[in-house]
Amino acid sequence: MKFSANLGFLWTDRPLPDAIRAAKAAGFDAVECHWPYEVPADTVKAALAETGLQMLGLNTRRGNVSAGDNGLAALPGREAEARAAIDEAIAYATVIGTPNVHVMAGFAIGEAAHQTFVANLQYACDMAASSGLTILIEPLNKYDAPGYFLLTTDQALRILEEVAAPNLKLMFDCYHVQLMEGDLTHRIKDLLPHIGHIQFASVPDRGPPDHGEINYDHVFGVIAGLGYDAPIGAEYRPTSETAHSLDWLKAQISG
Ligand SMILES: O=C(O)C(=O)[C@H](O)CO
Ligand SMILES: [Mg+2]
Repeated sequence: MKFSANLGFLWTDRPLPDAIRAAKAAGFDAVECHWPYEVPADTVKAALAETGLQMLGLNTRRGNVSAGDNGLAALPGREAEARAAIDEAIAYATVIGTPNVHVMAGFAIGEAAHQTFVANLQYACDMAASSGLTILIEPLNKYDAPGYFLLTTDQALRILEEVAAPNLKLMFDCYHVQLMEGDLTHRIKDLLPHIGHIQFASVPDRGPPDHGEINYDHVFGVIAGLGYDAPIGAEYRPTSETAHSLDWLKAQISG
C-alpha cells in the first residue's frame, strides 16, 4: 500500500512546507491537505518539488466558517461564492500539480439543495476538465457534521449519476462510511469504479488506524487485493505529536 499524509490533521504544528518535509521524512508516499490558501501556491510547489511528493488533493473553501459554513456548493443563493471557491481551488491545484479538488457541499437539505449541488458540480467538472483535474465529493458523518448535505455513499452515487461527468468521483473516507453505513469492504468493492480517493482513520475516535472498530490490516489488504495502488489518505487526529502516532506506518512500510 502507498500512503498519503493528510496535512489538515497531521503536523498541523508547523507551516505547510515543513509539514510536507516531515511527511517525506516519515516515509509517506504523498500528501494531501484541506485549505492551503493562506500559503502562496509557489511556496507549496517548491516544497513538493524539493521532496518529490505530490499533493493529491485539496478542498474548496468552506465559506464563512465563524458563521457556521462548512462548504457552499449545495447552498441555494450562494452560487457565486461557491463558484468563486471552485475557481480558486482549481487555480491553486493547477499551480501545485494537484489532481483532485474536493468540492464541499455545506449544511443544507432538500430538493433545492440537491439541484444547486448538481449545478455547481457540473460547473466544477467543466472548469476542471480543461486542466485535467478530477472533482471529488465526500459524504461526511452525521455526528461530526450534523446537517451536512452529503451523508451517504448512496446519495453520492445518485449525484454522480445525475452529473454524469467522467471527472467527478467519490472520496471514500472509511471513517465516515463506517459511522454511517458499515459494511466497509463490500462498499469499497461495489463503489471502486467511482472512487477517486480513499481516506482512513480509526472509528469512533478518528485516531491512527491501529485500534477501534475497524481492522485496517484487513481493509488495506482488501484495497490492495482490488488492485487499487494510489496512495490512500491518513486523515486522523494524533492525540499528541504526529511523530508519536506513526507506528502503524512503520509496520506497513516494514511489511
Ligand atoms: O472531514 C473530512 O473527512 C474531509 O476529508 C474533509 O476534507 C474536511 O472536512
Ligand atoms: Mg475525509
